[in-house]
This record gives sequence, structure tokens and C-alpha cells, in this order.
Amino acid sequence: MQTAGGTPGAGPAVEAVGLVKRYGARTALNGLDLTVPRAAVTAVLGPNGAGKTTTVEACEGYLAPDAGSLRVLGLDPVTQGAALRPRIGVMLQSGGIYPGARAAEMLRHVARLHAHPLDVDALAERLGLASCGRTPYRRLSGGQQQRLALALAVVGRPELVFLDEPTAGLDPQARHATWDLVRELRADGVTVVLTTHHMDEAEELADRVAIVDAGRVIAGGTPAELCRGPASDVLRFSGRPGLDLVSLRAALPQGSEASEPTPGSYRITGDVGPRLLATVTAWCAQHGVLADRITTRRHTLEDVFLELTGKELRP
Ligand SMILES: Nc1ncnc2c1ncn2[C@@H]1O[C@H](COP(=O)(O)OP(=O)(O)OP(=O)(O)O)[C@@H](O)[C@H]1O
Repeated sequence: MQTAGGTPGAGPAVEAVGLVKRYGARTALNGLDLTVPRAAVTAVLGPNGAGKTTTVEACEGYLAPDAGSLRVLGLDPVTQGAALRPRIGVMLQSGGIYPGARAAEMLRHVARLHAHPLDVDALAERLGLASCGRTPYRRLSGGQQQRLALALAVVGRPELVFLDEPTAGLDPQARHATWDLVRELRADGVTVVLTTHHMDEAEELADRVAIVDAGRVIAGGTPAELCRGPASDVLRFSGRPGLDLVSLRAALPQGSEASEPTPGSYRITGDVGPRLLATVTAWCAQHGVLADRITTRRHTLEDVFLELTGKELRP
């Protein structure tokens, strides 16, 4: 799929510094800093009410921040919205579509507003919308409405696409079709910003992740960078109680730590990989220890999220 995003411009796609947005006494954004690189997928994660949708809506020019600076494709979304809007695609969580409009008509209408739209029929086909093209929006299933919103966001070949929870409520097949489309957009040089509650979605798709909590970005980086945080991967095994931990620690690679949280149950942290596993089993063999129930668990984005926000990712 060819899009207009193939020639990335200079500078980040989004640069937010110290964004503040208040609704009466409630502060939705509390000094939010966010940089979104071009031609990559950035996932914005956060618990309910963290400020994800508010951030995206500010980027789209739907609301004006009370303080801070915001540039999207180098433009101010509020004062330069007319120049910005044709270059971005927006998929909202819900609403914004006339209930009586038919899916195919809507797609063709939006395609006509752009100079180099995607092939409408091909897009409808791949998102499973071909069979419901004549169905009014209000009669589409929730998943079909969701996929139509995605199609409307990308049909104009935007440089930058905002997808607010793009797979919420979709069945696994539609979810994978959405993921494939996002990967293709990125391959074509499009910048994608998506909010999600699904950790697997962020791990599958995102080049970069920003974790938002209480109106601020509290951590950011590649998924691998975030997972390399202070709490590391864990290898556990069982053996006879009271093993010589001093000797075991001495055998482990630098940066690893061994402990016996409960008698006979051992926990080793560090860079859990084939080398560490081989070291531990070799040490056990040397010391006549039959290590039982060996498990390894890599530190996931979900663990990082929990540690940072104290909250489960899913609502
Ligand atoms: N129009 C509004 N009027 C009043 N408060 C609002 C409005 N929009 C958002 N808020 C509040 O601002 C905060 C941030 O909301 P926002 O929708 O950005 O969070 P979110 O991270 O997208 O949450 P969710 O994961 O539930 O979609 C919340 O406390 C919310 O109640």
C-alpha cells in the first residue's frame, strides 16, 4: 500500500512539552511531555482516566491545551488546524459518524476529499467491510463500526494516523487484520500513534511506548528498553533447602542475584537467557543438587506497567 507518508519530513511527528489541560477542578493533562518519531508506531498506554484520549484529541486539534506547547507535523493543531487536518487520519473511540450513512458511501466520500486516496474497494475488502457496504452505520455491528472508523482514518493516505483503542471489542480475526494494516502503514513510512489497553498489542506493534499516568508521561522508550528496568527477569527452581547461596552467586554472571525466599525455593534475577540457565544447571550438577520445577519468566511490558502505575492495564 502506498501512502503519502513515504517521505518523512524533518523533526518529530509530535512534540508536546509541558501540556496542561483542565476540566474545571480536574486536571486531565498535568505537564505532559511526549515526542513521537516519524515513520514508526508509538503506543500510548495508561490506566483509565490517565489522559490518553485528551492527549490524542489535543494533537488532532479538537481541544486547546491550557498551557504548554504542541507541534504536530511541525504545526500548531489549534491555530494551523486547516493545514494539518488533510495530513492526518483520525480514528476516534466512538462517534463522529452520521448514523444513517452507508459504509461504502462514507468511505467514497472521505476518499474524494483527498488527492491520492487508497483504493476504497480493496480497503473495504481487507477490513471485512465489503459485504456491509450498503448497511447504514447505525445497523453495523460494533466490530464493523470499529473497522469502518479505521478505514476512514487511513483512506486518505495520511502522513500521521491517530488510532484510539483501534481493536477494542474486535474478534481475533479483525484484530489481526487491524495489526496487519498498522504494520503496512509503518512499512509505507506512515507515523502511527495508537492508544491501547492491550499489552500484547503494544508488544506486537509498537516501536516506542509512552506510559501515561495522571496526566504525565511517566516512562517512555522502546518496549525492550522499558523491560530492561530495575525489576528484571526471573529464573526459579526448587531444590533441597539451605543451598550455598554464596557459592551460587559467585558462579552467576555479573548483574544476577540469587535468593531463597522460602526454604527450598530459589529465585535468580538478572538477564534470564540460555547462558544463565546453563550456569545454574551446571552449578547444581557440581553440587549434587537435583533442581526441580525450573521456570523462567521474562519481564514483560505488563510488569513494567504494573510497577510504574500500580494498576492493571486492562480496565
Ligand atoms: N470533557 C471532559 N469533561 C470533564 N472531564 C473530562 C473530559 N474529558 C476527559 N475528562 C477527564 O480527564 C481525565 C483524562 O481523561 P482521558 O479520557 O484523556 O483518559 P484516558 O486515559 O483516555 O482514559 P480511558 O482509558 O478510560 O479512555 C479523566 O479524569 C476524565 O474524567
